[in-house]
Amino acid sequence: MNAYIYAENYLRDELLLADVPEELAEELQPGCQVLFSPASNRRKNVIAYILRLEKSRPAGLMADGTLVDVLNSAHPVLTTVTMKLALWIAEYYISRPIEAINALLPAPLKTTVQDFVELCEFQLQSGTEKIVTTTLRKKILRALQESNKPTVRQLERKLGKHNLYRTLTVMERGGLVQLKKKFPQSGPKTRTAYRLRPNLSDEVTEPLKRAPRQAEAVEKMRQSPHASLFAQDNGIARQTLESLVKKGIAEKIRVEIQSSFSTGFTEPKKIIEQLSSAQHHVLKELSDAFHSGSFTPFLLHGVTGSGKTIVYIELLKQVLESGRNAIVLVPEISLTPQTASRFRQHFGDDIQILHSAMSNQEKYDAWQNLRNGKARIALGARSTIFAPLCNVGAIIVDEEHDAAYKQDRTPRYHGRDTAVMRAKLEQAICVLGSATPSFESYSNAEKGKYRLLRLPDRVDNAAMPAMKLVPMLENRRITPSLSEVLYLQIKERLKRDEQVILLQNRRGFAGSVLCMECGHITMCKHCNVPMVYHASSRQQRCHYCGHAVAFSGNCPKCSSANLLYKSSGTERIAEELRELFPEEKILRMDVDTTNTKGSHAIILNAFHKKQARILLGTQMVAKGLDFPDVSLVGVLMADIGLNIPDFRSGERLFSLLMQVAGRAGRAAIPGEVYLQAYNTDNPLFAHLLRGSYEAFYQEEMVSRKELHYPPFTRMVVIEFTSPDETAAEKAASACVDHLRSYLKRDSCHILGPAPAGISRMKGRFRYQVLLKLQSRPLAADYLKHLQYSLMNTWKKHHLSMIIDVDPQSLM
Ligand SMILES: Nc1ncnc2c1ncn2[C@@H]1O[C@H](COP(=O)(O)OP(=O)(O)OP(=O)(O)O)[C@@H](O)[C@H]1O
Ligand SMILES: [Zn+2]
Repeated sequence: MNAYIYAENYLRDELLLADVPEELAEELQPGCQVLFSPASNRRKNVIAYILRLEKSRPAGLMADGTLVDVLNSAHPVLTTVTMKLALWIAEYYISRPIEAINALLPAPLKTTVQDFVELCEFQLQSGTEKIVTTTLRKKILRALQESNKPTVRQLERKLGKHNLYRTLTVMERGGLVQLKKKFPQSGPKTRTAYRLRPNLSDEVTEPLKRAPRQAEAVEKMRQSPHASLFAQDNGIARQTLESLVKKGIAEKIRVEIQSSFSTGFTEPKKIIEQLSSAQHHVLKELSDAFHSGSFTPFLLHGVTGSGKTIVYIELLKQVLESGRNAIVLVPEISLTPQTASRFRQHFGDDIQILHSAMSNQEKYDAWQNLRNGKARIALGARSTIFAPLCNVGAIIVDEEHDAAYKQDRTPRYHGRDTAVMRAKLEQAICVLGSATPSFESYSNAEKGKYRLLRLPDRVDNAAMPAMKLVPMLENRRITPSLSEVLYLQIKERLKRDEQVILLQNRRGFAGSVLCMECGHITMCKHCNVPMVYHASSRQQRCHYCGHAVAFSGNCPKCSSANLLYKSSGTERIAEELRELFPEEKILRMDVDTTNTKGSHAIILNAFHKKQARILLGTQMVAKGLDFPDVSLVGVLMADIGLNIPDFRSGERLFSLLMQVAGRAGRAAIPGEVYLQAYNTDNPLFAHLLRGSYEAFYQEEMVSRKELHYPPFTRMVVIEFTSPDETAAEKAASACVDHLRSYLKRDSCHILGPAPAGISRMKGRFRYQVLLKLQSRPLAADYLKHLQYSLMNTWKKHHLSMIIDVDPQSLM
């Protein structure tokens, strides 16, 4: 038998061919995680993954090594679909297949150090002779009886034998031992439970007739599938159970509990009596497509507060009912605890929430839960798209426009696009939902690639919030950050005991220069993106094309020296608010106040319980929050963000403002939004005030087309970094030369090399080459080849070349 595999730590990119020893052959399937012993270094085993198995080997082909063992109890860690998905990622995002596979699997699955062997408590006595047939198996059994729960490595050392996994797997299947991963930091969590003592006679329980609660508890324990009860569950008080222990009827035991993630945010379950007719219509379309059983991608464009979540939930109920499984992606769990908790309320243990703050043990348990079908919905951030579920029938991408879906290290996959691809492989439906769809998705819907569904109105007759623009140049200011108009509005809401959300857009301060007098921002005349200030050379530069102009320290339009190019934090604004409203508690939510576990939920809980009426924060306050008493949203510098040197800055800002505005007036109290801004005549605001996503989209698309930006082209950024600036620049130039001769001029624009927005990072100089491709004539193989050869040429200068396909940020 021969196996084609992708192996860890292997510089070569292509498939390796491995010999499979006979005794191993019957254990293996495609997708299995194995140990591979390379011919070049027999003593070193590396983890590898089987792509396919073949009986015979092509004539004249040498094997690259031998498979020596099989991990994860010989259960494939990659399904047919996730393996295909990995290969698609490697091809599309131009990375190595093993890198893609590694991105697919959670870290705890890729280490063997924590593999333990345990004797089973209840061994199937009769089968023992059939399984313990060899001296090795006898030795293992004896060793396990002597030392409890050794790691596989310890066992191997003790017996002086390598590669015991296969044998242990066979013994595990025979019910003799168990292979487990256990991570030290957080052992399995346990809870006290109560169970009936074994062999109770009726005489003991008879007198309980006079203690109805205790009798009820005994009955419930008898009926419980685990024959035990936790205190408080099923309405049984701890006291009742303790009395039973005293009487000798029940006993206390420790029970392992599933570690399930909680965001710490709780709200009472809201019963939604009936879907609106618009919600019904959308649900019907989705459900029909789902039942048709073929791949259908949807874009659900539903305004803020239109009730998208409950539509997802109703759809997933049908998916589970029909025996299929589902994946739900959210941009970031800690930022959207409300969404996660609503899904949890509906699906309980059927849903597995995945979160980056989980411990290794929790991650591993969660993965196994999904792998063996204990949980049937996976909900989490972008990597949840790789959940090891089989038979996925629906994939939902909530807030599909969010940039957090793009992975910022290799492989640089986009969670949303990967979701569409997985749905295709699964023959599932895929729902991309947003109040402000990404232009990529909206244009795909226009082209008919996605089916467009709309929820144009808020539920329960709630009105969309009224938007007002506050031109900062004409309005009296009461503090450096706050206009009198907005101040009066806040005061008014507090008087009515309503709530206020204030946003300071911090992502906007990305190195560009804004004039505080006239609002001017210097743009590149070639690329129409803001220029970035470089202090070292006192220049402003376009980091798309490299065009540079001198920076005088004064506004080129009105000569004012009152320029803003340093960050202006929420902390200072909070101080101003405290002076204006000394009686009020001000909640601040930004990176500084949310850097500890659970702190985010604490802030939101406080706001939810109305322990505070003003919530001030960065982008974080714009996402998904659903609080009925918020009647005012204020944005302190609404035009900050226009100056981000990125062709998507308009799209991003529009969506941010629309989203934050959408937090106001979601229930009975109508909402109002005040946007303080300098550049009030930017057309973006006119569209925003009319609440017209569509008009804004159409207008932006005109300039996208003219300047050959996505979605009209596909963009690829190639970044060169090195501690030696010349090396980075020269390698980038060499790359441009290569590409120019390789690519046809009319199919592609090549820009640069230019210094990156942040031209030096961690002691490395950064240069970028930007490709705008008409279609995608760029073969992954060609680019990978170029990558190896350039990195090799500049090896002494520690050059690295990073390829980013469909980049989301060009910093
Ligand atoms: N049919 C309905 N009847 C009454 N209330 C509803 C109905 N559908 C949804 N809601 C409620 O309306 C509110 C808004 O719904 P939801 O949070 O799902 O909006 P959304 O579309 O996700 O908005 P956003 O894009 O702003 O996050 C929620 O409080 C939800 O419980
Ligand atoms: Zn330029």
